[in-house]
Amino acid sequence: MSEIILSLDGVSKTFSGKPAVRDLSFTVRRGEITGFLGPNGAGKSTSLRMALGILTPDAGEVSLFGGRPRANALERVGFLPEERGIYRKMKVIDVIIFFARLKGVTPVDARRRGLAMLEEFGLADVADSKVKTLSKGMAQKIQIISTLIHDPEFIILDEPFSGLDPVNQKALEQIVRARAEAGATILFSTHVMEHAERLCDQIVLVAKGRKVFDGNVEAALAMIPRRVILETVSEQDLAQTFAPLGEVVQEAGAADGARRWLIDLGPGIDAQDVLKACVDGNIRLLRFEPARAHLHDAFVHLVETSGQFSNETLAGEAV
Ligand SMILES: Nc1ncnc2c1ncn2[C@@H]1O[C@H](COP(=O)(O)OP(=O)(O)OP(=O)(O)O)[C@@H](O)[C@H]1O
Repeated sequence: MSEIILSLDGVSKTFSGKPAVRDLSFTVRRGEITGFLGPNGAGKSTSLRMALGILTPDAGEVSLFGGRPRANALERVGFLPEERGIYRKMKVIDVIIFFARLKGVTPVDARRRGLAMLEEFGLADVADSKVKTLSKGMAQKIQIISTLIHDPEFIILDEPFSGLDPVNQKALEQIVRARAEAGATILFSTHVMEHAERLCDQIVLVAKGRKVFDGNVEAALAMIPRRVILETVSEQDLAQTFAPLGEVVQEAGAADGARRWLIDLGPGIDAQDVLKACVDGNIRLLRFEPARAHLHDAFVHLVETSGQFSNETLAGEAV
């Protein structure tokens, strides 16, 4: 097992009597990419601030590199806060050099690395522009460069994808992956599941300040019922036939003279059992499709079954 870089153990934080984080425990291991997921207001930013010692927990323990999060530990971290803000009147390259100098990089190295990273991010031509002339997405990329400029061994990014267009989101995914391959440990928060599904070794899901899942993407997907989509060449009601296999829903949209069924498979049932039931029952099929589960579905399922949200809340919040 690789070294634990960060651990939160029973951490809680309340603001004006309102709990933001409740009894939260999780660990981040060296070299892994961990996604910290949850709907708006779930307590992600508060937890990340406590991980870095910016906020002090009301209860519980935080350990960063094996000790309390002190200033010397923070030199080894690159943190992108959720509140974006860089000095608007400065030149882009000077902002980057400024942040690099704060983390102990020499002026010569800071300039060299800054120019190289601007190139990598497709921003070489704005090196001498004032920050205030940049678009929001470009400014965010400058902030990401400033976070990574000292080549930190632990990178913590709070909602790094928000505010970026799809092309730049993809570019950032590649940058995150490349940093991880180069040996960095990465923890990022998001409420967009696709990024987590593509990137993460581990995910920690929180809702209303509490952890509702901790494990890898495969384990999260295994928590949701697998689904088979069927279209049958029959107007016959087959709900009873399929009932022993799981939860059956009939859906509109099938061609005339056909019916479409969604079967959320019960425990121990797999798609082959559904196919066998169709063959045994002499049911003619137009379509048979075991549906691929996505982390989004697991997220909705896990948060719903944690009993802390209504469907309406989630529909507006997830992805
Ligand atoms: N400094 C603060 N003072 C008072 N309440 C706060 C403070 N910071 C956070 N909160 C509250 O704590 C709860 C959790 O907020 P937090 O920003 O940690 O959630 P989040 O998961 O990062 O949400 P989002 O995805 O919307 O950024 C919210 O109800 C928020 O209003």
